[in-house]
Amino acid sequence: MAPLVSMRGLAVDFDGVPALRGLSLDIHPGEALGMVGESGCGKSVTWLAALGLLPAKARISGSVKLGGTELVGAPTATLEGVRGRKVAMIFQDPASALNPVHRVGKQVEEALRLHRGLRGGAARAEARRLFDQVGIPDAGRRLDAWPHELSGGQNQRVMIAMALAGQPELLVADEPTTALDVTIQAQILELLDAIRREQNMALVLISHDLGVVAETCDRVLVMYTGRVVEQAPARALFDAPAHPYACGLLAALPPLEGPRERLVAIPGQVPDPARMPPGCAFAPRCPQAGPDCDAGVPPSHVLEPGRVVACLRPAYAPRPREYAL
Ligand SMILES: Nc1ncnc2c1ncn2[C@@H]1O[C@H](COP(=O)(O)OP(=O)(O)OP(=O)(O)O)[C@@H](O)[C@H]1O
Repeated sequence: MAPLVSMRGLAVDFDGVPALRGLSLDIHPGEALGMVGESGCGKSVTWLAALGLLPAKARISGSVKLGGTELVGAPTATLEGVRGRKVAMIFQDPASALNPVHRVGKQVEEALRLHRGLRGGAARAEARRLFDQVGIPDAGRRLDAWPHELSGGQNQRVMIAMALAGQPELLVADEPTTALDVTIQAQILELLDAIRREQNMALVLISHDLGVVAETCDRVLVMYTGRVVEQAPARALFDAPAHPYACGLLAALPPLEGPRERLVAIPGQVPDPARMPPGCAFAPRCPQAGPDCDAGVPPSHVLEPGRVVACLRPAYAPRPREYAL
């Protein structure tokens, strides 16, 4: 199956300071991909760069192909045809993404006009169908609500309805549940997962929380200082992370069951992107680092099928293959 998105060596810097250092990935139709990592590791910049939404001072190189169309350096008209129609994004804080002076239904109708040319009664009927689809109760009445009259979870559902208005092939959800309380978080993740399955829409879920992506995604990229340090199937990563940074993220999660244990924070700070260590960027915080880790950026290697790790001393080694005698 041809990938929907194919990125090769995508790199971004701002005033000479690198934010993303050569990201390569494929996303297939209907796939759920998670991107995790601490604040500033380049998760959002990846998609803002792909969609041409970064300020002019950003220097972008590499390639992002969407269904064969190159997006890096593409004319504005090409990018406008992609944004909202082929690729939609939702963000962390629905309250600031919605316009406070327009009723929520009107905002969805506007997205329908822009992306699908629907107007009047047809736009209203489709907005109502979308509200039903995203689980907003009493959809007909709620179309006339103002953003401040709805809860955070309901406003995030409105944002998802707006994102679905253009019938995208890929939805990028950037920390979609971070501003919501825990029970609502789970409902929004279930909703995104259900829509992905119903519509065979690909989903990229950006989060700093490995637990959130492990629940929802097939595959996970763990990012650190603008690079992918581990890429693995979600379950495998959760059961046995290989990169010491992924191990640290997992150890920082509260256990779901059993006695409450002390959470283990990753020591130290993410390095300043303008003053990166000479070798592995994680080495100064890594319990397994040795002198060789400072010699150069560790190359990515395949640990086992589907699992790629950029580390000289991964914590997890694949089981030896069993050979039939
Ligand atoms: N407009 C900008 N101007 C200058 N630097 C920027 C800009 N946008 C992002 N950056 C820098 O790019 C780097 C990556 O940022 P990005 O927002 O992608 O991180 P992130 O992993 O999504 O983190 P967060 O969860 O905080 O959004 C950071 O060092 C950030 O400071």
